[in-house]
Amino acid sequence: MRVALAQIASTRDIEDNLRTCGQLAESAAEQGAGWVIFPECAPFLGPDRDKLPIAEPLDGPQIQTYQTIARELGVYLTVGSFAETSPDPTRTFNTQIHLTPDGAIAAIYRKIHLFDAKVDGDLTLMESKSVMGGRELVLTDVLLKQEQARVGLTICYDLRFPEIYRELALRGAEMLTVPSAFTLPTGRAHWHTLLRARAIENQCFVLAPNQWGHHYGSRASFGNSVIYDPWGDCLGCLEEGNGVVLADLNLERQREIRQSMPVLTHQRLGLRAPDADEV
Ligand SMILES: O=C(O)CNC(=O)[C@H](CS)NC(=O)CCC(=O)C(=O)O
Repeated sequence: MRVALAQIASTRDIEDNLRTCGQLAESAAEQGAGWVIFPECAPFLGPDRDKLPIAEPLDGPQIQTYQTIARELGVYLTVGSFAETSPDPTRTFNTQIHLTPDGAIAAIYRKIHLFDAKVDGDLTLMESKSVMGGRELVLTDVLLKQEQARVGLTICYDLRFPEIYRELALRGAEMLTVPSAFTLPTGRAHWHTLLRARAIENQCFVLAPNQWGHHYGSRASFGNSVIYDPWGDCLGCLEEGNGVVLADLNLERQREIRQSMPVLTHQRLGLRAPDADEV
């Protein structure tokens, strides 16, 4: 199946971001992609204090726009994340939405791990102040040209927590989405290594569209939207600029890899310290 990652540099201008998303989705569909995945915060990327006022429920105008794009182009469309209103009036959810080609919402994943970290000298991000963490792992399906794949959904900083990827793989995931707004300094240091490890250890396709360029203040993202296959090979990467990364995902090759080296069945959990007389 042919998939596309869309790389953008989102700002506080929702209308402009949505227009760019529409153009990139159109370009991906013209090139034969049946599934287009956008980065974290595709419709809006701004400072914490600006998030709450633009937060919307699932049936708000932002998601409606993506539903229209999916329907018009007849593609699966994954909105990496948007600011969803939460039960806490002081915080939003950071929510990924998976849409089917008829525009229906097939899956909703709320980011679990929140990025509270000092990035470098002048940039500290405290995501938990403005975002309420999710508590559920979410899987969904893509069916393209009679090929079906099970997909596990994650977001950005989740990438640093391998246990949820293993859990998704054990629950049947063959592909993992990691839409991100990975920062420039941490991206340079860790992005490709972590993604490639998640792909190899779980024998999954890893689909990771990232924000790139400058957003506001000193906030910049690493770009390098990339697709790794279950062997760890890079199927396509866009270092910078708005654009799409296309790849044909070979599910048959994945089955061969999993058959010849069945790591997911070799896992040994619950090991105990040996008894004294066994040593
Ligand atoms: O805050 C927003 O508006 C949108 N959310 C994000 O951009 C999130 C939380 S600040 N970014 C990350 O998780 C980057 C993780 C990262 O860069 C790393 O793990 O190194």
